[in-house]
Amino acid sequence: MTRRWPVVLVGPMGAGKTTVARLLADEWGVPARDTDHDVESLEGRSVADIFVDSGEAHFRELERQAVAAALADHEGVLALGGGAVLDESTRALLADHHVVFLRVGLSDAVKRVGLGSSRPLLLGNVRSRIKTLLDERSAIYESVATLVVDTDGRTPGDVAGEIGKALGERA
Ligand SMILES: Nc1ncnc2c1ncn2[C@@H]1O[C@H](COP(=O)(O)OP(=O)(O)OP(=O)(O)O)[C@@H](O)[C@H]1O
Ligand SMILES: O=C(O)C1=C[C@@H](O)[C@@H](O)[C@H](O)C1
Ligand SMILES: [Mg+2]
Repeated sequence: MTRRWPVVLVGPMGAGKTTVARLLADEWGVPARDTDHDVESLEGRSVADIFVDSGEAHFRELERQAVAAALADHEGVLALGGGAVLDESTRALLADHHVVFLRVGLSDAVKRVGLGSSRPLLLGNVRSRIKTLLDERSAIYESVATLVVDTDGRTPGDVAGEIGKALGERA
């Protein structure tokens, strides 16, 4: 049976998971949580620093644990890191939840993430890195989603509003 909480947001970098999670949580009067932030506070260092100092595989293990903990006890809206769905055990846990895939196309994603270096997987040519990640992952996001919401050309408020309408009575 689908659990009421947490309602989970997935999607690539720049989809707006962190931003929309906060808006939706405010709308519903519940807390928002973000697994990237959970990993950072547990470790006392940024995601970028974990990638550089300990490697992606170590980050993925920390992320897997953070996601499992949040899925077990967060009564609110949960934004996952963009790559969290790559883990098979995470995908299995998601089967019990409302999972919203925030879909974004290449050009809006590039505009939103900008050229900052806080996203380690985008170092180098941001556009080409995002294209590769979208090509590799779109089918995975779709496979775990119970609702898909297009975000291109829309404000975070519009996106949160659509999710609120779709899930308001079910969440
Ligand atoms: N629908 C939108 N329209 C325009 N800008 C947006 C939209 N959603 C988010 N943004 C902006 O895009 C940037 C990235 O958004 P956000 O950090 O929420 O993405 P994310 O999906 O959490 O990415 P990551 O996987 O890297 O954590 C932020 O500056 C945010 O304000
Ligand atoms: O898409 C990804 O693999 C990532 C997305 C971010 O949320 C962070 O979890 C990290 O930068 C990796
Ligand atoms: Mg985020």
